[in-house]
Amino acid sequence: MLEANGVHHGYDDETVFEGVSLSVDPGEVVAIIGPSGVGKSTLLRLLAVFDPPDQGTVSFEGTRLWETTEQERLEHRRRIGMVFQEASLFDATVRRNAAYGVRVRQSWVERVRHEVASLVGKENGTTDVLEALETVGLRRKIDQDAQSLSGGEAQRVAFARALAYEPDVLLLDEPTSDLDPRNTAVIEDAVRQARNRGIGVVVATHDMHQAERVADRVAVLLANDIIEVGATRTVFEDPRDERTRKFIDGDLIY
Ligand SMILES: Nc1ncnc2c1ncn2[C@@H]1O[C@H](COP(=O)(O)OP(=O)(O)OP(=O)(O)O)[C@@H](O)[C@H]1O
Repeated sequence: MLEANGVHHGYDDETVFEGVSLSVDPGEVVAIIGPSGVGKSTLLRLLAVFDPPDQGTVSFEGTRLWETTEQERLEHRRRIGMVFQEASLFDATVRRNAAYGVRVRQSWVERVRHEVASLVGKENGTTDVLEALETVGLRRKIDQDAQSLSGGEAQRVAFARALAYEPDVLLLDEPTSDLDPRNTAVIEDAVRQARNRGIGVVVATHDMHQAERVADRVAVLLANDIIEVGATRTVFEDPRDERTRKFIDGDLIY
């Protein structure tokens, strides 16, 4: 569904990766693992259509996104949700924060209708928003000010926002890097639920155990390239590339 093909990318004179290819299909979770600074976030930004690759293509259902009109690119971009490493919530209730993505996706007519309904108290949030908050276990906090949430809760609201948006593809950049085991488990469970609803998920993580727990396929990004991509079990138990084994065993100095 979403695919990077032979992409090169760098900043100024520094090459981050060359000739990298990665795809995600509906209802699968793909993990990108690799050491810090190797380019996991950069690859996600290319898949999110934030930045064009220096070379190569990024396609959504076969359409090469940087060869279309800006309008067409925006339409495709709207079907992709992204959760960044740090939750960026604004000063409003949990409900309004979680609903933000839905508003972005709606037409202005739908937006006005929902705004009016919520102002006259006839609506506590769309079903999507309620469901998304339920999925991350925060429905009971719907009226709490987002600024008063704990870090873990804030990250869960950011995740709910991405879910409520009903994306076809969800891109997650280190979604649990600062979270305790309980919050991590909630997010990982929400990832599985997203997959079960047919969403294609790409998660960048330096936590190999997380990749092992949630991913159907794993891509190993090392030294400017994806050196190996395959079924999670195969990559962890019988990797093709010796560097993958060393990386997984913690023996690769990078
Ligand atoms: N906007 C930018 N300008 C210049 N260099 C950048 C920029 N963004 C990233 N880089 C560099 O590109 C390289 C890859 O960074 P990136 O954030 O993609 O890695 P990462 O694998 O996601 O790292 P981490 O796991 O620490 O988040 C790094 O050397 C980084 O310093």
